[in-house]
Amino acid sequence: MSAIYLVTDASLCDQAGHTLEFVVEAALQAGVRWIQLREKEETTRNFVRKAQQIQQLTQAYGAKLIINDRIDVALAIDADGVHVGQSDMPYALARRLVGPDKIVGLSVTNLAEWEEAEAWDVDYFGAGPIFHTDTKRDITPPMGLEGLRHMRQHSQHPIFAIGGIHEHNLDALMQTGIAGVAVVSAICSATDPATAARRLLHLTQHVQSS
Ligand SMILES: Cc1ncc(COP(=O)(O)OP(=O)(O)O)c(N)n1
Ligand SMILES: Cc1ncsc1CCOP(=O)(O)O
Ligand SMILES: [Mg+2]
Repeated sequence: MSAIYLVTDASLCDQAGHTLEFVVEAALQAGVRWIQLREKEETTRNFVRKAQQIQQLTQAYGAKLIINDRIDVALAIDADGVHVGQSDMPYALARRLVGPDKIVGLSVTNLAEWEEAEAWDVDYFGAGPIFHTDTKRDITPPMGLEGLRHMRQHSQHPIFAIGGIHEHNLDALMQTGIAGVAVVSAICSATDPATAARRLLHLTQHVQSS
């Protein structure tokens, strides 16, 4: 499974002159196999419609479609899973709602949150922000590489790092042995999202973990 996880931001795509569908398909063509649809401003009706359109693409490429925050939308379209954070539906309730066969990802922003959740049956942790990012507004202080390394060494679960991740810092992150990295602006804001995704994927390969 690809180590790059695209988390979408429709307004960043728009600012770069792309539609959301174009960016998602470009990432899929490049080999990305994890897509999270993250819509903070859409009406429920539009979110569902968009999710169904994106699902046609993810299914065509054999990729996972994860819905951000909205368990109702994920259930309505039978998505592959949901991603919840510390201010969203509590993890145990999200799991109960979607059932054992769906993917549930949980954000952890510091080691205390990770310690609390480590014994839970999460499918993966989204750990971050690792570095500074302008993409998300309501953000906690960066966890940094050391926090990520500690988590990786003591966690039984796959970890996707997120926050401020671009070509120049990807190698150091992958060397910690994490499952992969989740990116927003590195692909959504790229002039050529397919090339950006291909370069990121290339950098995740042949990394020696420490
Ligand atoms: C893979 C991944 N990791 C972390 C997040 C952040 O989730 P959350 O803290 O709930 O913030 P929002 O994305 O909902 O603003 C994520 N979405 N994906
Ligand atoms: C959704 C989210 N959660 C923690 S940081 C972040 C935004 C990451 O965006 P970028 O990859 O552009 O830094
Ligand atoms: Mg959330």
